Amino acid sequence: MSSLEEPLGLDKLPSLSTIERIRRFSSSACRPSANDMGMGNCWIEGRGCSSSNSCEEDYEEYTGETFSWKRHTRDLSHGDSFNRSTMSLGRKSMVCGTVCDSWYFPDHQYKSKSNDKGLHNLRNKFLKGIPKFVKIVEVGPRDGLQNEKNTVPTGVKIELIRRLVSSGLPVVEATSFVSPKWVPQLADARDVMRAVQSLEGSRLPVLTPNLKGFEAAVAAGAKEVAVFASASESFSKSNINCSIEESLVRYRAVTHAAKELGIPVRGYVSCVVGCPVEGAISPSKVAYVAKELYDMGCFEISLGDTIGVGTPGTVIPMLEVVMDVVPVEKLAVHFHDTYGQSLPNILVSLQMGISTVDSSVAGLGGCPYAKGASGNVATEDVVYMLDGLGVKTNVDLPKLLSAGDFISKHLGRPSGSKTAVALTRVTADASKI
Ligand SMILES: CC(C)(COP(=O)([O-])OP(=O)([O-])OC[C@H]1O[C@@H](n2cnc3c(N)ncnc32)[C@H](O)[C@@H]1OP(=O)([O-])[O-])[C@@H](O)C(=O)NCCC(=O)NCCSC(=O)C[C@@](C)(O)CC(=O)[O-]
Repeated sequence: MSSLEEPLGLDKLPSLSTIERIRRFSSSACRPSANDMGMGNCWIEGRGCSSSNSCEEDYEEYTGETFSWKRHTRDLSHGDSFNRSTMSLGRKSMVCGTVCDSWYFPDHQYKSKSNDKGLHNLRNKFLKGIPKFVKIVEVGPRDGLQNEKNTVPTGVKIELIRRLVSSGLPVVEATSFVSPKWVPQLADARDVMRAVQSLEGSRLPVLTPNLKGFEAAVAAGAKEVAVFASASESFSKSNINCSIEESLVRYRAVTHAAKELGIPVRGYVSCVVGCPVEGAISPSKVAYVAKELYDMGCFEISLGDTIGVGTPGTVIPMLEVVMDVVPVEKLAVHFHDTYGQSLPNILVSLQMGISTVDSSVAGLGGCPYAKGASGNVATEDVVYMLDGLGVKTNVDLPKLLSAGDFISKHLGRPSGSKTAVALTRVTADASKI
């Protein structure tokens, strides 16, 4: 049994047909909302939140709800396998009653709330401080694709971005205006940006390593950019061919130019836990670079574990030191999943008050200048975990899965998201019925 199946209890349900299993996970979209049930309130969106972004006081309310990822009847237009299988399930569900009721099987719903008072108190204790809303910054089209050996056609990149935007992701990093000699995969940045600039619903930042990149990005229609420094001297040299201090001088020029045009600049710090050349990186180096970027005007600082070596044991002390110099609400975390530590690292980051998480659809990713760096944490897995915690993201998981399916098929390999693999298996089983 895979650990992914465990919380869903699939293996413990020998008498349950697959279609019934699917219904157990059915969505807030298809099951009656609290409004439909005459409660005058709806799940998450309608709850009475306090002004803080902490779940503490609302936790009971969240976890009392059924797990809600699947919106079987939505967005069936793309014709990919994920939506085809959910569509056939949707038809079968009709025989059970009305569209909504057919998905609502009180006996078979997964509930994350335990009635055990002791357990409930423990949950409040350990998940105290988790934000109510997490902003996911999707980096798949940029960080995800930059390392791909074979050139991904511009049209595929554009379609991927379009699908990601339509899944409700608030930020989709579209591409990089870097030297095509250094990152040939993103040599079509101008064409990609021009094609997506008018998409509505998501912010579409792009990476800019210098003024040349910034100017090209703005000319192509970018309305938000990101600069990327490193906490490791060696990585700075290999990634952007300059020292940390030289990079900060360049980024001051970029943030200055951006300010004149009213363009927001995000700042990345890479190698926040370890560097492929230097090994462990001290938190004080990370804090130094993060503060420099913040002071020069970056509205948000994303802390990147570029080679994915961090564990909660190294991430917590790093965050503690950085939080002393940059306000926690201005920080984001960016984990690569080399050692499978991304989700625990994200969880502790949330517990420490961070509410912005970078991730990449289908777990795409890796840095061409960081040997051994694997894919980013998969967005689908992050959304699944946050959904389970009752944390709002506004992301429509089926649409996100469809975007992941689209790009994985194009790349000719299975998705790097465990959630996508598990759910595709469930829907494939069901379609055989
Ligand atoms: C920074 C440079 C440009 C320095 O590259 P360089 O070779 O030192 O720069 P240069 O000024 O000598 O220029 C060399 C050539 O590049 C051109 N050039 C110069 N700038 C640009 C530009 N913006 N756009 C297009 N072309 C550019 C420039 O015009 C010239 O062209 P030539 O005269 O030879 O024909 C190069 O090293 C570079 O592009 N590096 C980017 C590498 C990269 O994208 N790495 C992946 C980023 S991922 C990351 O950093 C981690 C992150 C953010 O994901 C977080 C995490 O995972 O932890």
